[in-house]
Amino acid sequence: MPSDLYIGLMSGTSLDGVDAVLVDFSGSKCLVTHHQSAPLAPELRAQLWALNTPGPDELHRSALAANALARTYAQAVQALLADSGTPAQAIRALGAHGQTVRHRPQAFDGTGYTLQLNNPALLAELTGITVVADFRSRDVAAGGQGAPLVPAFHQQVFWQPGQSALVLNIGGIANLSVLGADGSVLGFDCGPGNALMDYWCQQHTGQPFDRDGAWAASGQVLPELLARLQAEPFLHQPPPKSTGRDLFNPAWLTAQLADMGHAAPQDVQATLTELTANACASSVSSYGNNSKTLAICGGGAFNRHLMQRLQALLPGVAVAPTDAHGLPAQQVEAAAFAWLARQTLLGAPGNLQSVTGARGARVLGAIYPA
Ligand SMILES: Nc1ncnc2c1ncn2[C@@H]1O[C@H](COP(=O)(O)OP(=O)(O)OP(=O)(O)O)[C@@H](O)[C@H]1O
Ligand SMILES: CC(=O)N[C@H]1[C@@H]2OC[C@@H](O2)[C@@H](O)[C@@H]1O[C@H](C)C(=O)O
Repeated sequence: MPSDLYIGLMSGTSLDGVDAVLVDFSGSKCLVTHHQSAPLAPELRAQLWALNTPGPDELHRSALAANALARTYAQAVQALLADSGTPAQAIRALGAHGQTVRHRPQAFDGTGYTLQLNNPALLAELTGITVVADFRSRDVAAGGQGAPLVPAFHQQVFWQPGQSALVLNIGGIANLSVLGADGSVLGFDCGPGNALMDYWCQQHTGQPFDRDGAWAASGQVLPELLARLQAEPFLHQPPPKSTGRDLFNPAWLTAQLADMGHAAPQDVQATLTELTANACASSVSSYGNNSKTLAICGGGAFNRHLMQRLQALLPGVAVAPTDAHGLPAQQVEAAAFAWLARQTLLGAPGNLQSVTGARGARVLGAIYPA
């Protein structure tokens, strides 16, 4: 059977780097054959981080950051092609997510917007490969949240007829997919994933993230702070819902910590980890359909302390990385954007009305031919 190759490119809300995967869809299931992780250059990371909040000369800065991101994507693609010995002409398309710097579906004017910085035209020029980009806008235009988009892919990869399953992505933000035994799919953002923990860790230890959750594990959860954090209305809203750094950002955390008195930094880290674990666990308890398996993907799967807390909060549910279900935790999101690009070229929908709340199924994305 001829190969059916796509590349997925994901740079998520953690702002840690780009995951690039080469995916072959010619078999009955999608097969990730190669994976590259490329860190974001520190200057680009700083630019993107700054662009998450309003500031001067945003249009100019956004355009330059989009160019730099497209170059980073192109380098990851070249590395993937070299590593796999695949010529560019063999790739049907790149699915390039871009970098979310604002996510305000339905805000302000009843339509709202979601903005993923990207330069797909430059990426097509640099690689000679067709690029599919801007996956979220059409769903937002159709009244949806524009996120999460991965639940449809989760169903393709992790669902078996007659069996219910849960897939939890813990990136900067955490999102849950509930795959019903009958083929139904629910999905929504649970709340913060690693974003707040990463920020606090960087501020107090100089490290970009709390490796294995060891620092959090050395602290004590502060019940008063946890209660305050958990009072955030987003956490109690019913789906469909999505969020991002627009809400769970340093200013939000600083406001919650105001007038708390002195708290030891490691205790705050323990509390932020518990916030993430509780947001995920309560989402599973409320909407998880009594499913007994919870597959975890995203970088949070590597946070041992967080995984232990999640398992403790969900007795009776088997919590394990998606690796145990056939796709490594760090590859799932990038593979989803390869799949979404394929859906676009096939003229098939990428969104699920039951997840995003859009008025209907839509073909997502914009195509930049090679
Ligand atoms: N060994 C580890 N220990 C603890 N945390 C880790 C480890 N490895 C990765 N992480 C966490 O995972 C994060 C990266 O996760 P991931 O790549 O899934 O995020 P993302 O793609 O940016 O997120 P999103 O799903 O929000 O788009 C890091 O910022 C860090 O917080
Ligand atoms: C607007 C945006 O970029 N949302 C991301 C973010 O990161 C995790 C969570 O919030 C999820 O809703 C989404 O990403 C995944 C890939 C999604 O669309 O399914």
